[in-house]
Amino acid sequence: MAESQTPTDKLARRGLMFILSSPSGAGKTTISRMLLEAEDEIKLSVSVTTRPPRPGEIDGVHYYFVDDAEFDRMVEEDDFYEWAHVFGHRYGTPKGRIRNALKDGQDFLFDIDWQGTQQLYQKDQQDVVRVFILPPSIAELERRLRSRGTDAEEVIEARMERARSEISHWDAYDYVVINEDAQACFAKVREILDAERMKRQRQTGLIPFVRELMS
Ligand SMILES: Nc1nc2c(ncn2[C@@H]2O[C@H](COP(=O)(O)OP(=O)(O)O)[C@@H](O)[C@H]2O)c(=O)[nH]1
Ligand SMILES: Nc1ncnc2c1ncn2[C@@H]1O[C@H](COP(=O)(O)OP(=O)(O)O)[C@@H](O)[C@H]1O
Repeated sequence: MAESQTPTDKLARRGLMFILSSPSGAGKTTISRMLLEAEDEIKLSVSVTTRPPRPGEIDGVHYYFVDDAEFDRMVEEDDFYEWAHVFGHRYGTPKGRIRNALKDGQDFLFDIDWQGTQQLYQKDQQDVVRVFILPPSIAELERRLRSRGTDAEEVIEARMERARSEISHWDAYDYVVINEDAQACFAKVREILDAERMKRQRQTGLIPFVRELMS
C-alpha cells in the first residue's frame, strides 16, 4: 500500500449508539463498566436523573444528579433526546454533542430502559444497536439485587415487581444475552459491538477505498 493511503483499520466510519438495557439487577452496569474499561473508542452517554446518588456514584461520571426543578427546566428547554419515569424518579439522555460526534466516528454507550430505547430508535434507526441483558433466573436476579446492598427492602421489592414487565420488552431488541458469568457475557457484548462496527453502511470510508481498488 502506498504510504499516503489510510491504513485499512483506520477507514472512516459512522459512530453507533450502543444501548444496553436489562431488568434492574441483571448486570448492565457491570457489563457497561467492563466495556468502557476495555474500549477506548466508546464513550458513556451520562444520563440526568432526579434519583439520589448511591454510595460511590460521582456526579458527572455515573449520572448528572439534579433536583425536580432543574429536570423541569431541562424538559422545557428541550435539552433531552428522550426521558422517562423509572422507579418514581425521572431519567433522561441529554442531547449534548452526540449527533455531530457520531458523524466523526465516535461510539456512545447508553444504559437506558426500554422506554428510552424505543424513543432513541424512533429518532435514529440507522445508528442504534439494541442489546438486552437477561438474568439466568428470577431467583438469581433477586440475589444480585440484595447482594448489591444499595437498596432498601421496599425498593428491592418494587424492582422485582417491575422486573417481569421489563423482561416482557425483550423482543424489541436486536440482541439478547444472558448474563450468567459476567466475563462470558461481556465477551459476547463485545463481539456484538465489533460486528456492528463492521456493518457496510457504517463504514463510510469504504466508498473511496473500494473505488480505489476498482480503478
Ligand atoms: N429512559 C431512560 N432510562 C434511563 C436513563 N438512565 C438510566 N435509565 C434506566 O433507569 C433504570 C434505573 O436505573 P438506576 O437507578 O441506575 O438503577 P439500575 O436499574 O440498578 O441500573 C435502568 O433501567 C436504567 O437503564 C435515561 O437517560 N433514560
Ligand atoms: N454475572 C454475574 N454474576 C454474579 N453477580 C453479578 C453478575 N453480574 C452482575 N453481578 C452483580 O449483581 C449486582 C447487580 O448488577 P448491576 O450491574 O448493578 O445491575 P444493573 O445495572 O442491571 O441494575 C451487582 O452487585 C453486581 O456486582
